[in-house]
Amino acid sequence: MFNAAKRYATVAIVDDAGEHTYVQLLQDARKVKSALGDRDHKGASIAMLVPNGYQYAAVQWGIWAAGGAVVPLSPMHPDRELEYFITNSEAKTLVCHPALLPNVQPVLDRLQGQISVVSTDVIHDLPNLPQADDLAVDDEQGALFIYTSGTTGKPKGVVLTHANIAAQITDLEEAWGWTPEDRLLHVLPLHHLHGIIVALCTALWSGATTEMLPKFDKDRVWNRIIDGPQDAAEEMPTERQRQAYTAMNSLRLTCSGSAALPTSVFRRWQKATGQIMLERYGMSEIGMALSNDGLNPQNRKAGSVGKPLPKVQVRLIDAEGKDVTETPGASGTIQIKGPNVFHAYYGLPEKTAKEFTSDGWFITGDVGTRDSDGLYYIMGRMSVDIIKSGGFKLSALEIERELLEHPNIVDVAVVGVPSEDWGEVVATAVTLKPDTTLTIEELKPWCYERISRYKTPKLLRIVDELPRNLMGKLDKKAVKAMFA
Ligand SMILES: Nc1ncnc2c1ncn2[C@@H]1O[C@H](COP(=O)(O)OP(=O)(O)OP(=O)(O)O)[C@@H](O)[C@H]1O
Repeated sequence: MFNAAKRYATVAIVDDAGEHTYVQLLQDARKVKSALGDRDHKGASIAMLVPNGYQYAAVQWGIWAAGGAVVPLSPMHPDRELEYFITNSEAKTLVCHPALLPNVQPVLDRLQGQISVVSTDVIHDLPNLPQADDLAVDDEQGALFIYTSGTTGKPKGVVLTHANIAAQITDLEEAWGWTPEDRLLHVLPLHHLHGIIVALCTALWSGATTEMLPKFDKDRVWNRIIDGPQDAAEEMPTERQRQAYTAMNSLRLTCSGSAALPTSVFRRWQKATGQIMLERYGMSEIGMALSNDGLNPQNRKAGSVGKPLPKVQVRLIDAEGKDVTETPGASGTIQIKGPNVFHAYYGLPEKTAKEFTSDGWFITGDVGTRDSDGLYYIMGRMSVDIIKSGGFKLSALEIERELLEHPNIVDVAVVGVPSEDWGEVVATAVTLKPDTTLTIEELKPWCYERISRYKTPKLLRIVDELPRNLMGKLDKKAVKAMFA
């Protein structure tokens, strides 16, 4: 990372405070390293709570330069969760922005002196140091903790090494064609894989410029894209839709991931922006594994997550343990091998071992299929999205995709509910457009024209809001509970 940065004398990050060059970023990383005591932290966990912006990158690099593994905390986390991440990762040091200190103060009080705090003020308080280019990392050392969303259990600390991160980044650099000419608009949370690695770190590695907004703000994003960097208008009146189309159409790449991209959204996006959205598949443990064509948009296919990235091996294993990767349409659990695959769940050697096959493949827990063109499709998580009904194995994601085409439905979750006759029956919870209604008697015939009868929901709940976690992912356990 540092070696890549040394090549660029350009702007690395633009945030509300202004422009920051790569040279300054290396200088400021050096200051954070020195504030951490300049001793070698050698893989020790160091937590950071810093808002989205330039200082985030400077602190991340400072911790790496000090030999530490970054435990990124988010201003979105309530203090009990901050405490869980700090204690679970055994972090003894926290780098904190003064404005966010109140978020973590109750935790510091409870931990009573077990954790020392370094303020991000060191970045402007300390003078530039003469030798700022002596930064290096050990490839095989733990670099980053990513806590899983906890949708399938208590969050686990996925530890990625510098080598894992480098493999993930260089794959994306090649497959999506990153260059120093790229300019990334960054609006994602910075405690998850996409925001940290796929977006920020890949951009920095490639010498691109990253514009960071403090958080996702729909109006600010549209204004920025339509008006360019200088001018940010207050409102987007409807007549700007044409301008929006033109501006969005000039972006080099728009991509979607972390959950299934509904076909209806794929189509609406293309209509509104002219962009063919790239959908990719990955997870904390492996980075990105499957991606639609990063260079030729015409090859991207709605509903598919594309093909393996250059360094990633993917296979599909069916219920009998047979490799069905080469059998078009056959479904199997997705298994992954490659230098991108994580090191361990922190402090959980047995859990880590259980997630790998005896021949070293990581078992993702997701089920997928592959077509005769080699494109992969995600059916969902084995634990919650694969519904076993009347001898069929159904994909909740496929049914959700169809239901989202219904004119009254805004948001949808499909789950399997235990049934004596069928094993499980398909049940769906939906939110509706204002002033519309829907009954199961109306939904069924609508479905029969589009999907098989056995995929058609037998149970329907109308709700005001679907249960989602901090990352906006559906909490399927809570959806299931609605039908208990
Ligand atoms: N394009 C996609 N289509 C469908 N599902 C996707 C896609 N991309 C990612 N996913 C889902 O997201 C999961 C990865 O999410 P992440 O690593 O952020 O945490 P999590 O798996 O939600 O957390 P936990 O392990 O605690 O449940 C994948 O295993 C897959 O189920």
